[in-house]
Amino acid sequence: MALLPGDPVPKFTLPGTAVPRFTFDSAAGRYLVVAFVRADGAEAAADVIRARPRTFDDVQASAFIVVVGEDRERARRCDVIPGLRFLFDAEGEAAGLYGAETDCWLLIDPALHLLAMERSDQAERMADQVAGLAPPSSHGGFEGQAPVLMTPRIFEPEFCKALIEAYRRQGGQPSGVMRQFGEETRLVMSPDFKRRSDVILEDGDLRKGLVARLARRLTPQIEKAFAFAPTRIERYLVARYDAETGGFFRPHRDNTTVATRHRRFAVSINLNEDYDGGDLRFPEFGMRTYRPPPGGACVFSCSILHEATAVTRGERFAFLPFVHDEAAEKVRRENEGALAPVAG
Ligand SMILES: O=C(O)CCC(=O)C(=O)O
Ligand SMILES: [Fe+2]
Repeated sequence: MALLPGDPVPKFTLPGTAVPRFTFDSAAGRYLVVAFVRADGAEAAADVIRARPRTFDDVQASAFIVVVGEDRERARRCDVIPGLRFLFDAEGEAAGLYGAETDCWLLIDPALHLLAMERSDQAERMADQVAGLAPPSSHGGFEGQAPVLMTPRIFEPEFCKALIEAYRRQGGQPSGVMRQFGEETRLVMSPDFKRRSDVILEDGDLRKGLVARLARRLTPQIEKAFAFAPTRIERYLVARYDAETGGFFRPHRDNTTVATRHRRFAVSINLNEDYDGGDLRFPEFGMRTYRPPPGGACVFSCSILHEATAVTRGERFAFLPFVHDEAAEKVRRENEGALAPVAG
C-alpha cells in the first residue's frame, strides 16, 4: 500500500555511523527529512542538508540519509550533530517498508506522519520548505498536548517520605535499559541513554501500602481517563535521578521488546519537589513538560515516546510502576522466556 500524506510512517531500526541500532521513531518531536539514496548519491544528498545548518539543528528538523544497498564508503560517512545522520540499509529493509525507490525524499511531521514524498530533484525545495514550517510543538496549528493523565494526591506526604527512606536504606543501583537482541530481551547498561539509580522495594508493608493506594486512588482515574482497568502492577521501583550525574532518561517507549510487550500504562509518581529539571516530556505531542506534584501521578500509554529531562539541581525521587490487565498478563507469560537471565 502506497504511503500517502497524513499516514503514519513505518518504524525501523538501522545501524548508523556511531550506533549499531538507531531506532528511527525515537527521533520524533521535530520535522524529519529522510532521503533514501544509493551510496553514490549519499554525499550529494548530505550536501543539501549541510548547506542548511540553521534548519537542521535537531530542534526544528533532523535529516537522515539512508544509504540503501552496499556502501563501500560507509566507514568514511560523517554525521553532523546536530542535524544530519547517516543510516545504513544494506538489505533495503527500511526502503521496502516505505515503498521507496532509491531516489526518494520524505518529509515527516513531529508526530511521525508523512507530509510529503519527492524525488531528489525536489530535495532543495523540500529542505528550504522545512525552515518555514510552524515550530514543531504547534505543527498541527495548535499547541501540542500529550494524551496523559495528571492526577494529584495518590500518596500522602508521609508515605512519599517513607518510600524515600526505604530507597536510602536499601541503596540504589545504577539501572539499565531493555534491548532486543534477536529473540532475546536483555537488560543492558547505557549511561548515555539513561542515568538513574533504582531500588526494587523489598518491604512487604510498603508494597501493601502501594497496592492499596494505587487501587483506591489511581485505578479509578485510569478507568475514567482511558477506559482501561489495570489489575496488575509491575515493578515496585523507586528511582533517583540526581544533579551530580545530571540524571536523565532519553526518549523511549516502554513496550518495544518481546519481554516488555505486555506493558500497557506507565505511571510516574513524584515523591519530592526540591529539584530542578527532571520533568516528563512527550516529543510526539509537543515540547511542553509535565511534572506531577509530590504524591501525584502522570500516567501514559507505554507506546508513546517519552523522556525524563536531566535533573540540574538536587535529586528527584519517583515511584515508577507499569500497570496492565489480565489479557496483557497472558502476553507477559507467553513472552517471559525471552528475558535473558540477569548476570551476576
Ligand atoms: O522518570 C520518569 O518519570 C519516567 C521513567 C521512565 O520513563 C521509565 O522508567 O521507563
Ligand atoms: Fe519509560
